[in-house]
Amino acid sequence: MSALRLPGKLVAFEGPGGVGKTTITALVAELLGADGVPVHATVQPSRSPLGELARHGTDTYRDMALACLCAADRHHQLTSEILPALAEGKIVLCDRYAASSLVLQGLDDIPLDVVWALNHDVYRPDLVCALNAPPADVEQRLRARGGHSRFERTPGSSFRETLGYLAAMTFLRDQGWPVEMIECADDPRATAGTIVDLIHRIFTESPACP
Ligand SMILES: Nc1ncnc2c1ncn2[C@@H]1O[C@H](COP(=O)(O)OP(=O)(O)OP(=O)(O)O)[C@@H](O)[C@H]1O
Ligand SMILES: Cc1cn([C@H]2C[C@H](O)[C@@H](COP(=O)(O)O)O2)c(=O)[nH]c1=O
Repeated sequence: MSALRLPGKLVAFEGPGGVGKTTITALVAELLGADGVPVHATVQPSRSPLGELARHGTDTYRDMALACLCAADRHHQLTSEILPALAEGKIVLCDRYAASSLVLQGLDDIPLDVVWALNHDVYRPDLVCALNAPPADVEQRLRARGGHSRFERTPGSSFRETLGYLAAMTFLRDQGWPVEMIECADDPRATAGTIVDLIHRIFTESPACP
């Protein structure tokens, strides 16, 4: 699957829990939509039964079981939802993608090469937006909002995840994935605007990926 490039563009939003992935994905979708760009916004784990099992099951499923569940959901969602949208020429905005597995399953002590192998040949995004913010700020927001998962409910998760994403981004760059570090502003609209400018610039300058 990895050699195949489709007319649409896949943009992944990654970063520690609470950094603002969901907020910013929604704002970018809104802004691109207002520019008349055909957008499909989605999330991982997916909204399928398999995805919901992973999303709400982090207390029950751990280690290799959770790693396999998340990878299976990603492969299925690519086939059933993401690749068809890319084939139609849409910009697909994905709240979490493979880096989330490298980091979160890494926190369950699954070696990076094992997680990468489970994600074998997943579609390479056209852009990975690695959202970053001071971990102390993210931790504070997370505690105010409440953790969504076993990972986020563990004190100090923002610090561990921040380091994990920095390492994952280095790894993904080495695999040829296009990663942009995005320092999140206090106002998520400002960050979304920066990303929309980036998307217009990158995709207008190189409309087709080899
Ligand atoms: N730039 C920002 N500055 C301040 N607060 C923000 C910012 N972005 C998002 N928030 C707030 O922080 C909280 C977490 O945001 P959000 O749910 O978008 O993060 P997330 O990265 O998707 O989290 P998770 O990984 O848990 O799904 C929300 O209450 C949101 O309103
Ligand atoms: C994509 C992905 C997700 N998870 C887990 C972690 C959380 O429980 C949910 C995501 O929920 P959130 O609202 O986005 O925080 O799924 C995982 O363990 N591995 C993954 O690759």
